[in-house]
Amino acid sequence: MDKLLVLVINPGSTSTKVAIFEGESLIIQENLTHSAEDLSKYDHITDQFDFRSEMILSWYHDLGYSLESLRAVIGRGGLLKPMPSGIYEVSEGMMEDLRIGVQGQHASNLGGLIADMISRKAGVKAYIADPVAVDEFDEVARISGIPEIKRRSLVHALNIKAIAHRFADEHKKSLHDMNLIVAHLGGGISIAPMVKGKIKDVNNANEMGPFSPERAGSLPVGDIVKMCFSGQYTQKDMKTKINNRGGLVAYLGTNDARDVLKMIDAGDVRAKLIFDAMGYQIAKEIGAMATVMEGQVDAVLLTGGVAYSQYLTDLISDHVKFIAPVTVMPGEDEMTALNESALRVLNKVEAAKIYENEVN
Ligand SMILES: Nc1ncnc2c1ncn2[C@@H]1O[C@H](COP(=O)(O)OP(=O)(O)O)[C@@H](O)[C@H]1O
Ligand SMILES: CCCC(=O)OP(=O)(O)O
Repeated sequence: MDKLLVLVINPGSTSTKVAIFEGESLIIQENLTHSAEDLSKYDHITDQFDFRSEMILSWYHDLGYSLESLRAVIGRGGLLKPMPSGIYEVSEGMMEDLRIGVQGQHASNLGGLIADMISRKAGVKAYIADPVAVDEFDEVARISGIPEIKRRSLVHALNIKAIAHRFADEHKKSLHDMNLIVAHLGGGISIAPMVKGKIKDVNNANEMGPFSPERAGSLPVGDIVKMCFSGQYTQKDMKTKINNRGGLVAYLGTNDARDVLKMIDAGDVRAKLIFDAMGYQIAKEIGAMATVMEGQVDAVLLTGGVAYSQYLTDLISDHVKFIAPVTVMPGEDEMTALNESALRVLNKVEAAKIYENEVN
């Protein structure tokens, strides 16, 4: 059987996006959604391995495809050790770090693990590209204010790089000649100053910056210390409050920005205040990142699912357009970006990096 297809796997907090490509053409893409109830059965992300793998394999087989048709499998990379941007072969050392979650637990840790399992069945190689652990920080960006704690580069690198490349191509410019601020507005929010193609700083969607549909963002630390030692909450409770049940969902009971927009349309004043506050915090973070490039910003790009809301993008734009022109590029290019990465390796345009050679 001809090996023609690339299978792309992108596990997120509430769904696993899957796609099959033949060359550059998308054959089919699907969002396999997981209810909060289904996922609540699992203590750790890696415990979801069988559940998500079985869903992907049944989806693939139900479409009538055979694993023998695959040329490669590529997954979204996870919270690995800080590493350079690029395409990586899934290796034993990488899988060990994904299982441990060396920089934390996140659904994307399953991308490389599931890609590896399916690739072995298909007798081909597995890859990841531009994982959330991509680290291009200047040293000055790592200092936190407490020597025991470092600021870390955890970022929606895959979509941010893909969107920035698309913007540069559309303007017939090289990304290496541009200074951009890219704001990925999804379930988590990353606001990244991209200086000549490199992500020099970022808020870290899981711990700092604006609050988002399901993350708390930066918090007054004194109050957090009090809550941690109040005896009312376990460590797991606090992590859940900050990472999965913070932001819009904490105030309004939904992490779906579309529901919040409906509440606002229905005249809900509190929903408007909270949504406006999210926009205000996003704009403030964009302003802060403009200082990284001393105000020499060519464009501000707004991307991710929440950027479909013109109400929000107008609000942000009104606050930041004095910095640079704002372009809205809603949604994400992650599945296409992953497929293009696999093709670059398969077509020998680029060699896949080896994780163990690139990290400390
Ligand atoms: N048309 C829309 N208008 C406003 N928000 C939207 C729209 N479509 C999706 N969203 C919101 O985008 C968020 C998810 O964004 P996405 O980029 O898919 O997330 P992630 O970065 O977590 O993969 C959700 O809060 C969802 O409600
Ligand atoms: C640290 C960035 C990864 C992230 O937050 O991804 P999701 O928005 O897909 O959960």
